[in-house]
Amino acid sequence: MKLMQGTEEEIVKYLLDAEKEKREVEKITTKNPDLTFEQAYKIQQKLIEQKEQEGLRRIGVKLGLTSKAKQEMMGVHEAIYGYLMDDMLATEWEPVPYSSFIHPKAEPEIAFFIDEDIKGTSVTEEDILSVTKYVAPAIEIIDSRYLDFKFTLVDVVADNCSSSKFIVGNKWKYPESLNLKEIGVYMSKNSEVATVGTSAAVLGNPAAAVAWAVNKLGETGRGLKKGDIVLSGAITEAISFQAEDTILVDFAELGSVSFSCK
Ligand SMILES: O=C(O)C/C=C/C(=O)C(=O)O
Repeated sequence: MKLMQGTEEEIVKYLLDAEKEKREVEKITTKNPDLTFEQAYKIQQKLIEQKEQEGLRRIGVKLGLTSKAKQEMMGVHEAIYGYLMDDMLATEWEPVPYSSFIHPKAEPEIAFFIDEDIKGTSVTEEDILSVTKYVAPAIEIIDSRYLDFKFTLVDVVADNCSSSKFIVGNKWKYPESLNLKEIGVYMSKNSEVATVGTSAAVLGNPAAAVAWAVNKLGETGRGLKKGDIVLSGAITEAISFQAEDTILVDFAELGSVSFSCK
């Protein structure tokens, strides 16, 4: 399909400028209604390469739309993936400036720490568990560059799946010490419970979601590398927050993680 709005490079610049300038933009399918999934991943790839040229480093992968609830909401049957860059990692002890966002939302996720390269197209959740050193509680902050957080699946893929920041808790556990399918979680804002869920919401088991991502990456000869962090996808719906808010996510057995916004 020929792009109506410009070249892939122009779309990358359009999305990166919106991210840098913290402003919402019209979704790219408005001018490119026939944009395909393959083209959207190609644009995402170029966007990540551009970030690398600007000095950032890939540190892992994130999954999106892994929960049935979120897939149904979007009318899709497939998850999506994007990349985590080193400037996305925020810490629990340093408030995150609200000025670094457009209209952020927080999601509770389980992070996987990968200890061996893994690649292929028939990778199973058992394979994932065998290369995972630790799992940890995490919060992903998503911040779509699109107006009102509204987009189609191809728009969000091109926009690196709304990736913005993430925070990992300091309690890391061996995956074999937990039943990853049944970890209850709640997320609170300013000490009031906002969402509750269980890890089974993520494709039945967050390890299955990571396997899905590896198989998808495998279709184009890519995979995960030793040292990668993988965010396995939101367990509950995302919640909006503002400056001065504190978000806390508490997982049964896995512990908690929080951040404050200033
Ligand atoms: O909802 C979005 O903006 C797309 C990203 C989704 C996720 O990160 C997720 O579902 O975990």
